[in-house]
Amino acid sequence: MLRVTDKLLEVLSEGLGLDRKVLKSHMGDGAVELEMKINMYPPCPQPQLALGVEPHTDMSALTLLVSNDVRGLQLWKDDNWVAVNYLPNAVFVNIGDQMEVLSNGKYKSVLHRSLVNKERLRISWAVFIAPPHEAVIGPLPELVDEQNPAKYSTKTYGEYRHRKFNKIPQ
Ligand SMILES: O=C(O)CCC(=O)C(=O)O
Ligand SMILES: [Fe+2]
Repeated sequence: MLRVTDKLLEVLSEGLGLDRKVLKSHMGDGAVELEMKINMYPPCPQPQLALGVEPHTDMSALTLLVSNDVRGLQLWKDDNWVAVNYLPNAVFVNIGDQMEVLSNGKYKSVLHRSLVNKERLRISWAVFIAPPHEAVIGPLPELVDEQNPAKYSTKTYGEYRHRKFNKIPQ
């Protein structure tokens, strides 16, 4: 997971036109945190009346997601919920809130939700890749100038989490 994370951060830095090491260095360098959450969605007799996970964006910078072969994840794209296909042996990569902030909005934190299934149990394993709580996260200085003002405030990741959990505006 750490090797994949390093590679993704390098590619995403290059995508911003920056040196490969920039995103990692702003995420605490070697201190980047990986947090795993296992979601279990038992079969539901009336799946149209329930959601597995409410629509949300992840607080992390990136989320790596693996699931069993039951579909359920949906992304909000072009004003519609779009189902994510199950792909064997694939890891899904979601952009999270910290990446949107660091990139000053060039990468968008994806709104997503999960549905439940009438017949089958669904399990997903999410690994949230996040800066340490004390890391100060804001738009990368390399991306901000007079023509491109900062679109997000700068604060520690711990402060961001506190605000998001308590529904305080960022
Ligand atoms: O189960 C899924 O596919 C998504 C779960 C999720 O969005 C989350 O745990 O943050
Ligand atoms: Fe999520």
